[in-house]
Amino acid sequence: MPKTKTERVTISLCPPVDLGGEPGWIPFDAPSLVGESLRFVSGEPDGNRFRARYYRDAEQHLHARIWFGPETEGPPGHAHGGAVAAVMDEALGLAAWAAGYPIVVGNLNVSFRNMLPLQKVVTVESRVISAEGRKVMVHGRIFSGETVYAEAECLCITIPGK
Ligand SMILES: CCCCCCCCCCCCCCCC(=O)SCCNC(=O)CCNC(=O)[C@H](O)C(C)(C)COP(=O)(O)OP(=O)(O)OC[C@H]1O[C@@H](n2cnc3c(N)ncnc32)[C@H](O)[C@@H]1OP(=O)(O)O
Repeated sequence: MPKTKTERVTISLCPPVDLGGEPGWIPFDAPSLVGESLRFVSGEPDGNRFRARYYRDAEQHLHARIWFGPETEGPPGHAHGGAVAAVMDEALGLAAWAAGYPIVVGNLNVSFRNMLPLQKVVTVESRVISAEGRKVMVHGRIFSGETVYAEAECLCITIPGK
């Protein structure tokens, strides 16, 4: 019977990054609102995929500081479009929850405006634009300084009984 060899894989973690917010932003505790299920984007705060921290401003709008790590790579040295969409899905869906709407995302339309370099901290800003019946529209963008990396329109649908 062949012997199995145990391979030891060493994963080196990228150094810590500064995900601090702007003056006046209050840290937002997403798990206390929606539970611990948001692991895809937010689940490994020290990992090499995404690092994310959420905040609310004085007007209660949700913001996020997001670091796209090497494991989000798509085009060489830049974030995969799906990684950008995943961040939009989570952040804009969460913005609706934070505004009091228990939703899932029904439709997400992402425009990729500029290639997003890996290992860069960027900001997501969001606005709940409208709420009619079960439909809640949230807009958002990912940017750093003057550069907009992506914009999104997110149609959220409230879940009955939540
Ligand atoms: C059990 C879960 C507990 C969760 C508790 C914790 C959650 C914690 C979340 C944390 C924050 C979120 C962050 C992650 C956000 C995601 O990633 S959610 C995951 C991705 N999304 C999904 O998997 C959703 C899958 N889709 C569905 O479940 C169902 O299609 C929906 C969206 C609930 C709608 O189904 P439905 O309840 O049967 O409602 P339906 O009658 O089809 O539609 C209602 C209305 O919305 C419109 N509509 C529905 N979908 C669309 C669409 N795609 N385009 C245009 N209009 C649409 C309909 O036309 C209809 O309009 P009216 O006729 O009323 O004018």
